[in-house]
Order: sequence, then structure tokens, then C-alpha cells
Amino acid sequence: MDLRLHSEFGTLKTVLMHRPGKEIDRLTPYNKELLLFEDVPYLEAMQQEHDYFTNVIKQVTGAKILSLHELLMETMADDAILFKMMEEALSYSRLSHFTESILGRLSTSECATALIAGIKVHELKKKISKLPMVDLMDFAFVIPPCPNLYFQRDPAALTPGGMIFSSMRMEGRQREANVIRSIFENHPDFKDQLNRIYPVDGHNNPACIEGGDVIVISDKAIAIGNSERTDEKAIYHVAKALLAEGTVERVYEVHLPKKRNFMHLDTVFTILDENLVLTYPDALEAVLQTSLYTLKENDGDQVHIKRTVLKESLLTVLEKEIPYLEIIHLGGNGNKDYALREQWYDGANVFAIGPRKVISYRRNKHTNRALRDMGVDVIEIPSSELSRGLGGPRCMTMPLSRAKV
Ligand SMILES: NC(=O)NCCC[C@H](N)C(=O)O
Repeated sequence: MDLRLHSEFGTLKTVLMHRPGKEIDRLTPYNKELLLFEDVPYLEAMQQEHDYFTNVIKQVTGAKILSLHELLMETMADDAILFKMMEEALSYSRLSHFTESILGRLSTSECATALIAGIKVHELKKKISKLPMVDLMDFAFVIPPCPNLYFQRDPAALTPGGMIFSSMRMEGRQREANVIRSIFENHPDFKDQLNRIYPVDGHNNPACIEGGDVIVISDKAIAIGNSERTDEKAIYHVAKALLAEGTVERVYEVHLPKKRNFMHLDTVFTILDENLVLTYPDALEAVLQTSLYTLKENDGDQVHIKRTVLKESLLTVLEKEIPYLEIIHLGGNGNKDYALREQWYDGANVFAIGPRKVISYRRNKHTNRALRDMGVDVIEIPSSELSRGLGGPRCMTMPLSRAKV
């Protein structure tokens, strides 16, 4: 599989997803903010909603759905990779030196659970009785959990030029990108197909970028949100690597207000067809600035890129990139409260499974009506529990291949 993505709306062929599991049950009223949840979800109902979503994708598109858990298990079949992954996960609590003794006691499947759902001191003590830790620490995490892992969009991003591995801003999500990167760099189905765009070789503490900020406008142009989660510096490095690779010719940096409800570019803007986008108008108006990176010179050794701060509004920029652009406003036209409410629950974050064919949260009824009025085929899914993590259908998917458009 060629690990490049050429559009946001070509009919879906393969997608990576994660069914929420035990990691969700780690959330409490005390840690939910640190772990970026609005509330404490009811896991079994959340799983039912997620299964509904997955089945809709399967039935409507026939796409292959890859499970993160299965890929992880397959990747960890290699002992050296398993060791590295556990060592890295344990480094968050400065306990890497226990890797060997822990691996001696946990099966591969228990390691996969520990990597996703985390593991606490008292749970580990059941396996390793001589663990030299005081009882006071029993409820502390030896490996922190990844409850946001069902938002598969964010730990990485595919572009027409190759793959970006995120460097995640928030403490509660930092481990996710390491898990994804280990899979794509080592799994036999992917490792030879990978052209890594970011992080750049030799950068140990890379600037932050998250997959939800990366939107493929066309084979030649991508947009990246400079947002609460993504830094200017990371966008510069991604632009440089993409422009050097040569497929992408224009990288737009869209400066969003740094706010939780605009956390990624895809919380306010998604592309549904060749000339159709869905936006949250207030966010577009709030865009502080748009810059454009282009290639200045690439003599094989040295790559120089140029950054131009554009005078036009984002809308004008988009109109130039997307001929005959039509815009649908989240919440429909008119009532601002509808737009506010539906943006909060990811009304703009629909998942395009084909041209003018989207999956959307049922709760966003005004947006869904506006989409249908423009001839978009809308398939609704329930979201009472899924939305407690503040992400939508696009956030929950990482398309790995789509039909050509
Ligand atoms: N692309 C997205 O907007 N993803 C949603 C991520 C929600 C998650 N709870 C977070 O705060 O990172």
C-alpha cells in the first residue's frame, strides 16, 4: 500500500480505526481534563456507537477497516520491537530499567493492553511481586493510558508526498504518536512503503503538529492549521520536506485562534468534493493570517523555501485553489446558536467516504439539513458517548487509501 493520500473525498478504500476499550474506563472526574475529555464516558455505549460507525463505513463503501489493536499485536510479534515499545512507554514514569523484568511477566497481548490502556502500580505488582515501590504509589500509572486513541486522525497524517508523524502537544496524548510511528515504521505491510516527511531525521524534540490540522486540498496543495496544537516551526519543516519531495507545490499555513473548540483545522473546515467545503464561518472570519510556502530552490543538496504572508482572506485563497468553490455553513444559515452548538460537537468534522457522501453525527441536525440541501448524501450516526472526547467522525478515522478523483 502506497502510504500517500491524494484527496479528502475519493471513495474510501482502506481506513485505520481504533475501537475504544479499557483506556476509556481510566477516565475519572479528576483526570478527565488532563486527558482532554469533557466528561466521563460510558464505555459499553461508546463501543456500540463506534461499532455502528464502523459498520456504516463497511456497508456503504466496502472499505477495508484496519484495527489499530491488531496492527499493534502484529508489530509486537518481533521481540526487539516489543522491547523498544515497552521501554519507550515506561520512560514516561522513568521506569525503563524495568522493561526486561516486565516483559518476562506480561504476554504480548497484555503488553498491547498496557500500551493502550496504561498500567498501574498495583496491577503490575500482581505480576511482579518484588516491585520496589511503596504502597502509596499503588494507584499511579506506570504507563499512562491513551483514551484519545479512538481519534485516529491525530497521531499521524497522510499527504500526497508521504506521512507525517505527529509530535503531540498535550501531555495526555503524547504517547499515541509513538505507538502509531512504531507500527508504520516496523509492520511488514507498511515499513517499505513509508516516506516519512516528519519528524525530520535527527530532531529529538520535534516541534508540535497533530494530524487533525492537516488537510489535503489537492495533489498539489495542502493546508495546515497553526493552532492550539500545531506550531509554526513544525509547519515550516513539513513544508520544506514536502516541497523537496516534489508532489506538493503549495503548503498553506492557516493561523487559527488558539482555542479548544478550534483545536485543529478539521474542527472548522472539511472538504467534501472537488469544489465543496463545509466550514464554521466564525472560525474562517477569525483566521488571523494565511501564509503560503513554495519552493525557491532545490539543487539536490540544499532546499530553500519561501514563505509569503498572503493579503487575501482564507476564503479568497481557497477560491483560487478550488475552482467553482461552493461553501456550506455549519449549522445552516442564520441562527448563530445552532452553529455554536453544532460546532462544539464537531458539526464541521464530517467524514467524507466518497464525493458528496459523508458520515455525520445525528445530533448536528441543522448542519445535516444544510448538507442535504446542497445535494450531499448524509449518513447519520449516534454520538452521545463518542462526542464526550470532543471529536467527530473525521477525527475518528485515518484513511490510508482512497480511489483516485
Ligand atoms: N482532529 C480532532 O479535532 N480531534 C479531536 C481530538 C479530541 C481530543 N480529546 C483532544 O482534545 O485532543
